[in-house]
Amino acid sequence: MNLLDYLPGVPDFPKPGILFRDISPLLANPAAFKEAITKLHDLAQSFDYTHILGVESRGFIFGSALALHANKGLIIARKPNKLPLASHREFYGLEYGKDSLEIQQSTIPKEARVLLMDDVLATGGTLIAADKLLRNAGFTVCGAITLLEIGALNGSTILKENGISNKTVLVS
Ligand SMILES: O=P(O)(O)OC[C@H]1O[C@H](OP(=O)(O)OP(=O)(O)O)[C@H](O)[C@@H]1O
Ligand SMILES: Nc1ncnc2[nH]cnc12
Repeated sequence: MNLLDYLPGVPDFPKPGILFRDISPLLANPAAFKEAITKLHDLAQSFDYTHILGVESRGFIFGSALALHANKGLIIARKPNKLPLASHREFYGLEYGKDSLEIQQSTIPKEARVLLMDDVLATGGTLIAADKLLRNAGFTVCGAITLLEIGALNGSTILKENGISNKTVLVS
């Protein structure tokens, strides 16, 4: 099965010039979704982690499925003003805009060894912000895994330059 067949590119969404990879067909196909989680689990096994950090919102879908599959805890990084006990916020740019993420330090176990997880790696802005959030709050980050890297944007190299060890299932 070629998982890229289930991640079709939609031109000019959400802005002109962006080829947006839509995860909806993959999620709607149980065999494709299962294969995606199995492959993410294979990548995750090379990291010594206790918790997965899922980034709102698509990172929640894959992060929660992987956490259950791998028997790990799930931590969430949310878009602003969603977490009742938010303690840290980080602003960042991504392929098609700007945003910020928050975590709540008090509800994350102090000894957590966190593996960052997201569906798409484009510029790397989102995962770098997630990494900063956790490190600024005193947590250990093991690395990052993603389902799909947009190769032309060199996100993997940018993550490495920021000290984040990254593995991805697919590159397009
Ligand atoms: O590598 P980057 O350039 O940072 O881009 C990757 C991010 O962009 C998408 O999230 P988006 O902010 O669109 O939110 P969503 O998950 O709610 O759709 C995607 O799910 C990643 O989180
Ligand atoms: N090209 C893209 N497709 C889907 N999600 C994205 N997030 C950032 N860039 C993206």
